[in-house]
Amino acid sequence: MTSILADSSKSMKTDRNTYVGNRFVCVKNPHLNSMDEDILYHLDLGTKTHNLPAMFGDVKFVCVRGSSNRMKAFAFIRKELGLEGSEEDMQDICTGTDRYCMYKTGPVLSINHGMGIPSISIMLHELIKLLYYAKCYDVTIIRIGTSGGIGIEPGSIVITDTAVDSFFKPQFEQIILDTVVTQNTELDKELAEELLKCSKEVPDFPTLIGHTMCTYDFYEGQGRLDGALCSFSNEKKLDYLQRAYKTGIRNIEMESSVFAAMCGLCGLKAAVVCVTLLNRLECDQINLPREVLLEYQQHPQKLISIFIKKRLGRYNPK
Ligand SMILES: O=P(O)(O)O[C@@H]1C[C@H](O)[C@@H](CO)O1
Ligand SMILES: O=c1cc[nH]c(=O)[nH]1
Repeated sequence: MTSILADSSKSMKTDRNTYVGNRFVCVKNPHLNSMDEDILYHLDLGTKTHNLPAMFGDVKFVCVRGSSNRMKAFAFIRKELGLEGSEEDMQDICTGTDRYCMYKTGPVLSINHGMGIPSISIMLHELIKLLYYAKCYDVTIIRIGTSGGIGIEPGSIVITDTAVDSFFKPQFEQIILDTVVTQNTELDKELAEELLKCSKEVPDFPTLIGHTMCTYDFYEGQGRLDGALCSFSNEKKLDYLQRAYKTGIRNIEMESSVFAAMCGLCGLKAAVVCVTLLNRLECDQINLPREVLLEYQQHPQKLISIFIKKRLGRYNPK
């Protein structure tokens, strides 16, 4: 297998710089120009069947979340923004497919991405093309998620500065044909700082900026001892997690690296904001009572709601 190694992050940086000053969402695929029609198969949308600029041209914020139910819960942003209609009125835009659900509330688009890198990657390819065909500009995209914390109090929010892989490297390795291509996984620093500032308005839970480790698996891949398979000791697990902590990693999840890489390459300002459900230095199982779990899942949502309202000039602190 050919390998384009970590140094290619330099060339990726060059790619990213191509978009400095260009406020439009970009795609990096010359083949799209010669296509008469583009069917966004997993979203059940298309360039001939739908007027994408009319449907999505005003989108300024995209919130992506794992599960469709949790994403529906974000519909509360409608009320927060003081827009017309009830939550029940919200129609799933992707009705013809059960892969992803999408809702739009004024300038806010919400879509779910399922679990793991392959699932979010498929969604992002089609979402980014959608934003491009819709001629969207100045778009901010945020992954609102859950994660396992390392050395921090459960319920805390981690705003990711850089996603790292299981070797603690700030990169995402994508296999393209038979080549390993390494992509940069830094997120927008200014956006992360802006979100941290917004967190001062919600002092009931700690919020910090840190590195996020993105893995391909929830169990052995995150150093858990409680999967169907486990090939290492508790000592090895703790040694690994403590080394991760020392490098600045504060949480673990399963989507941030490809999210950072793809959004960075396509001119989207991106952030990853995840609540931590447990402290992995203390346990592996998520045994929170249902109501606490639901409450924790609202932490990043509250923060993002304040951020969007501030950006839109609609924030009135109570
Ligand atoms: O959808 P969320 O943000 O909760 O995603 C994290 C990462 C994995 O997809 C999933 C594992 O439980 O949680
Ligand atoms: O420990 C956790 C919790 C949520 N999501 C993860 O990927 N890991």
